[in-house]
Amino acid sequence: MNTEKPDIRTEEDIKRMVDAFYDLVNQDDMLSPVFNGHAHVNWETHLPIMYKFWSSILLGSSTYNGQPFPKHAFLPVEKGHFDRWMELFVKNIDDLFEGQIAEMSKARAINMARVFQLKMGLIPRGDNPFYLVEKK
Ligand code: HEM
Repeated sequence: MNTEKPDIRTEEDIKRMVDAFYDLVNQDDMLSPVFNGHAHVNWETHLPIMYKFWSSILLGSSTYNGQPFPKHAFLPVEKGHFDRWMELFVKNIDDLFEGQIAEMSKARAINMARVFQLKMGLIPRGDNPFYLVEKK
């Protein structure tokens, strides 16, 4: 049996990754109320933005030109929401993909989640100048 998973290489892969991730988010008791209850996210418009965001980061397409942080600054979330978001993100990538770009997607997501949490005052800044680099 061939159990090899592909890496993230095409726009189709990005779409598959994003769609599957937000399926998990929508089924999640902690995150779904934030997206669907509080923010009333319109998925028809949000998902294409996320395709552009991830394809710009992972495939270098330069199609995303938004500013992610302001959309998060006043969300009713705690560190636990970010921990869950990351848990689902990593699970989704590991379920579907394998390879360098798959690894990069997790590293970039972890770094951005940490930057958001620092800006929101949800985690302490600490003294280590390398705080943005996640150690295993
Ligand atoms: C607790 C975790 C998170 C929650 C609850 C959350 C929730 C949201 C919500 C409600 C929106 C607005 C959607 C809309 O405009 O309808 C959004 C947008 C977005 N989020 Fe998150 N998010 C989280 C973490 C993250 C992380 C870690 C990243 C980056 C890796 C990220 C990237 C984005 C981007 C790129 C957008 C689109 C911004 C734009 O409109 O240009 N989010 N998120």
